[in-house]
Amino acid sequence: MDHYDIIVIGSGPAGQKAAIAAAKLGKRAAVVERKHMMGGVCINTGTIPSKTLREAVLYLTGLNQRELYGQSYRLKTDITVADLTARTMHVVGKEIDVIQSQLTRNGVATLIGSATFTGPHEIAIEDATGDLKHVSADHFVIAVGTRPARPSSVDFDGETVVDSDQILELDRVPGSMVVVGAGVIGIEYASMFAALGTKVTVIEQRPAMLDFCDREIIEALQYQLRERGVTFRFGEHVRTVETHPSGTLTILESGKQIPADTVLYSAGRQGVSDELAVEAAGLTADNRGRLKVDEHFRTEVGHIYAVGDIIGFPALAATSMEQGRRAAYHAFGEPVGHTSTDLQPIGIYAIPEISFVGRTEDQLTTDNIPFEVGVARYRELARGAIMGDSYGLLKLLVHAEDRTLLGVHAFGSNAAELVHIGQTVMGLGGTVDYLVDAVFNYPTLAEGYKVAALDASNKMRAIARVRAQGRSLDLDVSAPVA
Ligand SMILES: Cc1cc2nc3c(=O)[nH]c(=O)nc-3n(C[C@H](O)[C@H](O)[C@H](O)COP(=O)(O)OP(=O)(O)OC[C@H]3O[C@@H](n4cnc5c(N)ncnc54)[C@H](O)[C@@H]3O)c2cc1C
Ligand SMILES: NC(=O)c1ccc[n+]([C@@H]2O[C@H](COP(=O)([O-])OP(=O)(O)OC[C@H]3O[C@@H](n4cnc5c(N)ncnc54)[C@H](O)[C@@H]3O)[C@@H](O)[C@H]2O)c1
Repeated sequence: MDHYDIIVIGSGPAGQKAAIAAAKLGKRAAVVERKHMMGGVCINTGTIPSKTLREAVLYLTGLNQRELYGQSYRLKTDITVADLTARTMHVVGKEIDVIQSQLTRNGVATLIGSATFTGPHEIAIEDATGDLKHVSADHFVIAVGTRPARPSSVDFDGETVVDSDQILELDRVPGSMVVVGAGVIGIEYASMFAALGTKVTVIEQRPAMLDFCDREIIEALQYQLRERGVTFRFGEHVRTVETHPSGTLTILESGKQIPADTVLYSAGRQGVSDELAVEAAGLTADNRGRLKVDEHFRTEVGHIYAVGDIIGFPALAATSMEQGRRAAYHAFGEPVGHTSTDLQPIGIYAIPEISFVGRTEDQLTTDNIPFEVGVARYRELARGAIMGDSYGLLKLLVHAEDRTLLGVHAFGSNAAELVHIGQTVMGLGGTVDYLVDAVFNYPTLAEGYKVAALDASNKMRAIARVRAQGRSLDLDVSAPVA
């Protein structure tokens, strides 16, 4: 039986980085992955295809150019699925190549098949022909990710009622679509299909969507999506979805029935620990298939680590990669620097996109932390006008006393890139004054940082003036009359 220093199960962002980090430490590392899934959900069905599809939609519909060239501007009319998937397949293929080559040149063995634990130090790998191979290791990293949640009350047929894995295989752009769940996946796909001209209805059981984001920005996003014909039904629970020869019916608990050509069911994901027989290694998963870990990503069985989506929140590609690296370093006693989970950025690739780092106005208010808001609107930035983005905004939340940055919230073009400037300032403990005094390239969206910082500091100065004037009046009143 082959023996490794470390075996990583799953080749998504978490698994890749764990395996490469171990190899860089001179360890004998292997990654187990199923045929046709190299790169994980991230490359094959999740992040990369969805973000590439979004680029294709923006390019072909010409949506981002319409402020400049008029509302009827389109690069192509009658956009087909083939137009969209050509770009997706190209990018996915390239990314798989990059991962395979990185693993090979770092000497990481790839073991193709499905792994199941047969003991705490041993797994069996079943390949596509049913052959079994047993391998053992000193350490394991479980990075098996998630699959879409599929309730039995929904009749998934892969054609008209689909989950987020299957949506990439639609054979046409539907005329109408119901999106169940206004989570990140639901809103990203609702944005793309609405941009393609599909009549989208979003159904969400909670009273609002994406409630971890800035409220003003979510209102702005909802406005933009409504402008593109999206209907929102909040506080509505989907009971069942039926398929009929002429289309689908989504039945709500409230009794409403919503017809549509296609239903995208994007109401959460489920960890795939069940397929791994984790009990054989002495582990137990929760009711959503997730594994519990400590701050070093160790499970309750000391030599087995778990990273990425299988451990739950925040379940992002970027955090998964970092968890993988940290787990491998910890396994081999390599020191790792401190990272603050408070400074992990969130990027939501809706159309328009949203990104933020740090806290929201609501959180600061709940915690009684006094803050000032500085806003830069893209329509007042020369770069915003050049790009044809008049709706974007950058918002800084600044501590009213020590003037540090507490949160950065961006909406509009390049929001997910722009947020990293604020993240860096926050990470280095910088204040709003750094941004006031800094000189930014012009014309850029980054200049928005200076504009927003000036806005916040002007408001803070106005408050200081009121206080100062109050004091001088007090002095005048108490002064002895000559
Ligand atoms: C539609 C969609 C869009 C997304 N967009 C973004 C985004 O824009 N930004 C972002 O940061 N995140 C995004 N995410 C989330 C991101 O894709 C995940 O956080 C990330 O892929 C998790 O990485 P992972 O390493 O945990 O595992 P995954 O990428 O889920 O990969 C796990 C791998 O493990 C393999 N595996 C499972 N069980 C076994 C087994 N028993 N044996 C062998 N192999 C096994 C699977 O085949 C799979 O390849 C998106 C997700 C979805 C679904
Ligand atoms: N840009 C990004 O970073 C990005 C993009 C896509 C996905 N992801 C990750 O993928 C994961 C899964 O995303 P998701 O959107 O599927 O899950 P989610 O759990 O975030 O959202 C699911 C939504 O569906 C709603 N819902 C559940 N059952 C319902 C029902 N019967 N009727 C109506 N509404 C219902 C829930 O209230 C919830 O708001 C997330 O962890 C997310 O972080 C990240």
